[in-house]
Amino acid sequence: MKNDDAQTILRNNKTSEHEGGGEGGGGGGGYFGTDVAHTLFCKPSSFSRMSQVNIYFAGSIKGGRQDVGIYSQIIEQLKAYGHVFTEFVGDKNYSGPTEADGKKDKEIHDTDVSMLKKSDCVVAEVTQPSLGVGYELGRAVALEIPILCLFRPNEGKVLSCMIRGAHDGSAVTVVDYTDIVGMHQTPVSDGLLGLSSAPDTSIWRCL
Ligand SMILES: O=c1[nH]c(=O)n([C@H]2C[C@H](O)[C@@H](COP(=O)(O)O)O2)cc1CO
Repeated sequence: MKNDDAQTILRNNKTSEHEGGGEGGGGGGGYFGTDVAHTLFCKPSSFSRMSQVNIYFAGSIKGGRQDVGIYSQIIEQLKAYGHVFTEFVGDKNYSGPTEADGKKDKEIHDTDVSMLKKSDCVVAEVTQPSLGVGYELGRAVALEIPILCLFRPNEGKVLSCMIRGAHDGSAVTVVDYTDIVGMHQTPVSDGLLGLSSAPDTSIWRCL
């Protein structure tokens, strides 16, 4: 798996479905489909034609930084479509507040919650379990912010029932994927982020 490719898409993803078929289903296998785009970017009419989309990316920090390279690549993709509040989550040199930066836990919490409240969607890489990410997802659900969770089953981990079980293909979408490959703005990433390849349309158009 090449995780160092700067221009990436998620490959071989499959929308999560519980054994026996989850309610609402997840838009079938293959690549990210219009269901995901709809989930993320086609909230009722208030969502149409916004000038800037704010994206909250969530990924493990204190829970373990082994996937930071993947976070960074996902963030790079997301930046093509809007403002990512939490770019530092993909910074390999960041592992939490230090005495030197003087940031207190409360300040971090309050700032993050404030950014979350201003977010139009949340994208979380959930392969590496993290209490903070779980907390952010719970807050986002309460705030009715659409959520996309990305999980890599081939890492030998099992996703929490509270995340996979939250998948409804609407407010919360859980997608299993295998790896990230080097391409940019393909139908896959377009599907993920609702970006139409047609030049005269914007990402806010429902697919
Ligand atoms: O320093 C931090 N800054 C910060 O914004 N967070 C937020 C963003 C991440 O999506 C999430 C990670 O949580 P955790 O550290 O429990 O793995 O919490 C978490 C920490 C460290 O707990």
